[in-house]
Amino acid sequence: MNNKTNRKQDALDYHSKGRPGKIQVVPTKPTNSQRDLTMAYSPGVAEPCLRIADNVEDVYKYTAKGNLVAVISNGTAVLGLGNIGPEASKPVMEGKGLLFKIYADIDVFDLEINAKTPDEFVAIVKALEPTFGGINLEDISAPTCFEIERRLKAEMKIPVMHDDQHGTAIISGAALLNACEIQGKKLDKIKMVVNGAGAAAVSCSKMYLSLGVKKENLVMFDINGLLTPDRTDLGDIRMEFATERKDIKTLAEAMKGADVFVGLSAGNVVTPDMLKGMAKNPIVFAMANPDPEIAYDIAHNTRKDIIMATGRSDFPNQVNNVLGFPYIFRGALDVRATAINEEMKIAAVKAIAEIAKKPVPEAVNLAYSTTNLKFGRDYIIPKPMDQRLIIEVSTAVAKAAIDSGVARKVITDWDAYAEELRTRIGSDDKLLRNLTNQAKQNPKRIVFAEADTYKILRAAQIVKDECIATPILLGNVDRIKQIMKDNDLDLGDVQIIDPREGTEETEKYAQYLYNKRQRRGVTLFEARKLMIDRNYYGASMVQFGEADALISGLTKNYVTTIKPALQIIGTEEGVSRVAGMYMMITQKGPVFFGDTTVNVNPTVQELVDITVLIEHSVRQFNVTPRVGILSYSNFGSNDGPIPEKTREAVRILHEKYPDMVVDGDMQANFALNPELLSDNFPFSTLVGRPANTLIFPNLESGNIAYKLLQEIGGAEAVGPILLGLKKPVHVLQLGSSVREIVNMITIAVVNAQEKSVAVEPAKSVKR
Ligand SMILES: NC(=O)C1=CN([C@@H]2O[C@H](COP(=O)(O)OP(=O)(O)OC[C@H]3O[C@@H](n4cnc5c(N)ncnc54)[C@H](OP(=O)(O)O)[C@@H]3O)[C@@H](O)[C@H]2O)C=CC1
Ligand SMILES: CC(=O)C(=O)O
Ligand SMILES: [Mg+2]
Repeated sequence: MNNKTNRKQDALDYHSKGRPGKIQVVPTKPTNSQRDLTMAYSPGVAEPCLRIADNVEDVYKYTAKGNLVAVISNGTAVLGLGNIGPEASKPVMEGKGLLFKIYADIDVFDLEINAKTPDEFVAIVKALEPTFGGINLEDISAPTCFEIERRLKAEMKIPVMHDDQHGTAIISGAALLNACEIQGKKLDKIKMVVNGAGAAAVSCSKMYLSLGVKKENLVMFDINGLLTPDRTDLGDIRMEFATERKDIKTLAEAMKGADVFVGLSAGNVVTPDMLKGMAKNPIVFAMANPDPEIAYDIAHNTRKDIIMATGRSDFPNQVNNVLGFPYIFRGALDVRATAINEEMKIAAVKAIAEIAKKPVPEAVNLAYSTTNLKFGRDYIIPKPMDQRLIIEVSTAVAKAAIDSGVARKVITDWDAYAEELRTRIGSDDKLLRNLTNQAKQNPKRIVFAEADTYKILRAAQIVKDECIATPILLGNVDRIKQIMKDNDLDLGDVQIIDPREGTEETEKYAQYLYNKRQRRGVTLFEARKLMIDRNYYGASMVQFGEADALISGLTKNYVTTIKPALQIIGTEEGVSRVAGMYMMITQKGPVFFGDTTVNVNPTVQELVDITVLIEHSVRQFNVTPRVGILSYSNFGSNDGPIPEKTREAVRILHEKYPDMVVDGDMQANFALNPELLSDNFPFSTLVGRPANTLIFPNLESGNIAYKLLQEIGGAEAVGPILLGLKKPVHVLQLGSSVREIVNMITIAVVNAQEKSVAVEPAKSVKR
């Protein structure tokens, strides 16, 4: 099998393997008991029915209507595959449903209907109004689609949008604005050729005119050729785009000297020769799906000065309505808009265009396995996986709906709305965001021991750009500068120090180390030698206040990295050991895990010390700790070294720290499930709310638990946060990602800020 055949088979397998298709219906309420079912269905369900019967608006309160969109097609213009019928359109409609869900948390029923005439179609869709919060029409051929949409918009009170028309117009409008900016073209001067005169082409062209393109500069073709006033087969809507020009007949002639080509027709209808005839710095949007009017690579090989976009996800510049419809409907549903009007569409165009000009979040680079997405010829519009889209576009659409008077619900707290949008797509890393904001209020100097690696430099660039920290780089100066140059990084006048070269401070640091370790076998000669090691040098900088925190460990093992910090900085007053903690960002909020990095098999007293250290540190993140000390038993239900150790640690903690909310020995599910805990152990000090801090009885259980949660549970692990040192030093996990490093730097900055402001630990009582 060649590659193409392979891909076709893969696509068929993707759809047929396991449960056929791509979607399913998932209950959102508990259905575990008889009681649940009496509420979900008869008799309980009668109550919301009666409320809605009394007040029809209550349908939004008691049912899924407000978040439910119908994706409806009759299969007459499915992608560029033509009139293949409603059944054959179902994979596309299920796909649209999937995209609505993953990008904007909108639930979709896809409806493929046998309705060819506008009358049939309109009658069916109108009758569905009670069920849905919005109607997304899809892949209905022109000109029928125009009449269907016009009538439904006029006759329904929920938003109706034909995605191929307006979704495509919005995203390609945004792309056109940016492409013209990059190519130095003015919208009111560009000469444009549009191939296709169907649903998408007509609507996109109307959008371009409203953005400034001149009608006399736009020519349009359908399958029969150029649209001209003498044609009798066009109808009113297409006739609007008939040209008076007499000098052209064919597509090739029209392309000569054109600045922009827009294809919304069929695959492979444009030739390299046609591109060669276009003006300097041409813009080509070949948007037919699945095959563009001209293949991406061919276009690129033909013209080096081109901006080339297609509707496909496997090339740069995917101009596809997926960037629009999820967020447009999200905004419209959230203000219960009665329509999607011009104001809302223009707001979406501008929001999408603006996102592309801002620095690209690392998560997006990572999602697309690239390091340097930057506004330019290969990045004219945001990528579909960019989570800024939901925030920026839905907010812009919702605001425009309110301002233009079509909203039935008004949003006033836009910060809270942005928060709600983030939660919807599962990026509710609120704690992390708060920490970032806290870090920005008083950025600290962070010294990086491994600055000669791309990931550290990229993270340093991010924290510098976002004003989270001032980086100090340790390593070979030439090498660091070369990596920055190769990767287009610009850290301005960043301080770069090579400890191997020796500095004015080296002798001071060596003397200090010698004084501290001379009775532990370190000679002055050795101390001087150790100072060429970047971990020793970095820890000394922190000790002497020449940096506020040290970050290391990306390329070395934990012990090698932590040793210099322990020798030079040492542990906090009254703290006998260090411990490591992870902040796990889960769907249910942050949970702190410890000790996950340092103490292999702590004794009872060590477990007590670790708990006190972690409890104290959780407070520093403005979280009130509720600590579960974990075991495989619950409150004495099992014997064995681990239950006994954890039980004894809890006894000591209860006695010595009566204010600390801590309990155990307990299994993880009891610590995290308040109902389970109160039903079975109502005496526990943790009853009421779940634990947010979990102490593990040994290193293996802690390490295994956090990695499982990360890999299977989809939690983000922030850490390991090293606790117990006098000054902040943080040791990265071997091979951490840029995002993980940035998170760690943020924690280090907050940590450095906190070191100057003592946080009250849980009070101990004297025995
Ligand atoms: N990237 C994106 O986001 C989107 C891409 N599209 C793509 O755009 C294309 C059109 O979709 P849509 O408007 O919904 O469909 P329609 O059926 O409404 O329109 C298709 C149009 O293309 C014309 N056409 C077909 N073949 C040719 C050809 N060889 N030369 C010139 N014109 C031709 C048809 O002409 P005639 O009227 O004479 O039949 C018709 O005007 C599809 O490939 C679709 O996948 C659509 C929406 C979004
Ligand atoms: C993307 C889309 O909607 C289409 O090609 O029809
Ligand atoms: Mg479509």
